[in-house]
Amino acid sequence: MFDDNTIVAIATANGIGSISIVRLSGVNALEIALKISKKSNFQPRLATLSSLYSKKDEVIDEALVLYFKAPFSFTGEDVIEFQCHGGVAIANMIVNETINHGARFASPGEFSKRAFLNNKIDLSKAEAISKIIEARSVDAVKLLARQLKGELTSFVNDIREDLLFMLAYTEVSIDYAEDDLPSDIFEQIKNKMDKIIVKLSNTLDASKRREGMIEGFKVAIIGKPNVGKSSLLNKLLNYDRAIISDIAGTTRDTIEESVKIGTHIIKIVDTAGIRDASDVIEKIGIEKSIEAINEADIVIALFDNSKTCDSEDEKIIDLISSNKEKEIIKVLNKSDLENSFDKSLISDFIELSTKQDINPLIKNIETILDSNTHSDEMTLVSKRQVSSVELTLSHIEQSIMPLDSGELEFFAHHITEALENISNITRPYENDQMLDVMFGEFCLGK
Ligand SMILES: Nc1nc2c(c(=O)[nH]1)N(C=O)[C@@H](CNc1ccc(C(=O)N[C@@H](CCC(=O)O)C(=O)O)cc1)CN2
Ligand SMILES: Nc1nc2c(ncn2[C@@H]2O[C@H](COP(=O)(O)OP(=O)(O)OP(=O)(O)O)[C@@H](O)[C@H]2O)c(=O)[nH]1
Ligand SMILES: [Mg+2]
Repeated sequence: MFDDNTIVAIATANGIGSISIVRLSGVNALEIALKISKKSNFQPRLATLSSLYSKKDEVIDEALVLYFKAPFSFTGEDVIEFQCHGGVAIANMIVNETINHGARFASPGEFSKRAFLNNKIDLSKAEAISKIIEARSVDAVKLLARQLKGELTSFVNDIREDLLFMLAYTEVSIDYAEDDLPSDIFEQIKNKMDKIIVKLSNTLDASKRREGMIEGFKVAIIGKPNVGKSSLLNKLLNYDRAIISDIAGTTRDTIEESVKIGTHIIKIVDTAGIRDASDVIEKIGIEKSIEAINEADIVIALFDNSKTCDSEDEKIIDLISSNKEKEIIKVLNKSDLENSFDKSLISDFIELSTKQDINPLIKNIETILDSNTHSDEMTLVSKRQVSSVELTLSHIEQSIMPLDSGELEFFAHHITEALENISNITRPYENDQMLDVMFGEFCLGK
């Protein structure tokens, strides 16, 4: 499973910058660096300015060389960093030189994978590293930095400890007579169990609410044709992105754009107006609108305040009132014109005009996003983590009945499963395949 080749990659972004870093990790890292630099030694953790040479003895660059001696490095192996002049040419020449001396290209995530296998980081930290690079908002970085520092690791360890306590109970109660056990052991277990269930459920809830934090929350604008959805999109973006016209059915496909609201980066989706259309293309557009609602964290339902509410508006009202999971913001647009919409049909709406000020709506969106993000609750940051917690919770719930009825083998079975599932977040028991999938998603050089 584990190969001990020395691996190499450019760790910095591909492009023009003042410095690039080439990272080398493995048993031959030092030897290769010494050959390229013609030095006799590097002192660990000291930056050494050094010329680097090609096999033909041509100077490649004047670079800083850093040596991290195993096991005190990011990967736990000998690591060399060449901090060279920027751009892609020099860094690639250095990479080629290390390959000439026996290194091989690292695959995406391979440095982090080695760090994991050498017990330098657990999976939750590896995931935080991979996501923090892609994070697009301050809030997302803050959340991931907490995970990088080990918050999720401790969360998992606490739960593991409780589950191990429960397993130990089943072991001793098989070996010892009931009288020898503490009289309140059953209550203790019940108590721990209740607490874990609350803890895991809260974490799942909080994580669902914050799902959009890393990739950006999605806000979908829906409504019947011609109510001003594209006008609202343009106004939120502050430029004319979508075509606007007084012809119903102008927008036929969904349009997605990013914009910053407060400290949040969100994706706004403008949709085709929802109505009973006969046109094939328009029908597809409408299906996509419904899909956009399903994928959104927040739905802005738009109505035309200058018209009376018709059956098409009622369809939208039905659609949103049957959806209890999403945050829905109801907006009566075109309020600059004479108001004709029957307001008793909807509650908690915002009246505005895309021709005027839409700040009340922006504030409303910001408040929802703030409440979804600002809190100290433990948050999971990947589908992998969420499904591990869901499975853990399910097994703990399934262990209650056998515990009550004294079927301790069944109880122990479910607790063991719960233990395995919660451990998947940090350090899985059997892991080969999962590790390949997970680290394969990393960017190169990590
Ligand atoms: N130049 C450079 N900057 C970088 C990194 C890097 O690898 N190189 N990092 C890469 O992600 C991040 C920093 N993370 C790191 C984590 C651990 C170790 C490390 O050498 N750990 C050793 C020694 C610890 C110590 O001396 O305190 C260890 O854990 O044993 C290095 C970087 C961000 N900045
Ligand atoms: N008076 C007034 N007109 C508006 C307002 N918002 C949009 N309009 C007009 O309403 C018409 C339709 O606007 P769009 O933004 O294209 O509407 P839409 O909901 O995207 O329409 P479809 O893409 O066809 O579903 C255009 O003529 C806009 O100028 C508003 O607040 N007040
Ligand atoms: Mg439109």
